[in-house]
Amino acid sequence: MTVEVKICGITDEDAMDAAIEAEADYVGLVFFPPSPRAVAPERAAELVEFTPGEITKVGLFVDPDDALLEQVLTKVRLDLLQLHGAETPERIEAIRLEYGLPVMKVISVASAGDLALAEPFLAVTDRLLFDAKPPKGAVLPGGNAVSFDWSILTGRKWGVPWMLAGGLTPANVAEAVRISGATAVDVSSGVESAPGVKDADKIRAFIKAARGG
Ligand SMILES: O=C(O)c1ccccc1NCC(=O)[C@H](O)[C@H](O)COP(=O)(O)O
Repeated sequence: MTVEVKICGITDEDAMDAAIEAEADYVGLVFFPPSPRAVAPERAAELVEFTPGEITKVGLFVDPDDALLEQVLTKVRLDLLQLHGAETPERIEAIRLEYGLPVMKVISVASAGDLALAEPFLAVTDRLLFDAKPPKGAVLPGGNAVSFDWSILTGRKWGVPWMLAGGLTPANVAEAVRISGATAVDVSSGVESAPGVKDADKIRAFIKAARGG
């Protein structure tokens, strides 16, 4: 089975072009100002303007209020909302209803017990993203280049599609897919040369490795 790939935190045309040319399935744009990968809505609109329709454009938000969602969604053509904060199932239902876009809820995982945190969301989210819990004191709730034990996902079924994230790199993604059984993976730090600076060669290498070289 082909593994789907999301390249998250794109901030410039070089990275977007590399993701498109290497046939990424998803590209992610961060709408969380403290992040070194954050983009203003106007910039995000420019970046997605010529992105092929078959690539899913993902907006990453952390506990967004309606004002932010409106500000972004009136300007940027997005296909999927990644919710990376402490959003409740009720808030997710309200966002889906109000904005008519599918949602991918992020579940932060440090150990097997954290997987149960996904259960309340199964009825309201279109997808799940299992990401590593941020280290103590981290400023960002994701994008920290931290991994978790992929084997806790082995054989698990969720009833909705899911992605694996957290500390993936061109060197470890094939192993992560093999162990976890993921059919979709998400990367940010692992394809950067510095926080917020994507590296086109690493993007190409990651996508190739995720799909078995
Ligand atoms: O990337 C950020 O700056 C960020 C900020 C706030 C919430 C989430 C953020 N990133 C999430 C991701 O890029 C991915 O979904 C995932 O966490 C993978 O990150 P990484 O470990 O850097 O590959």
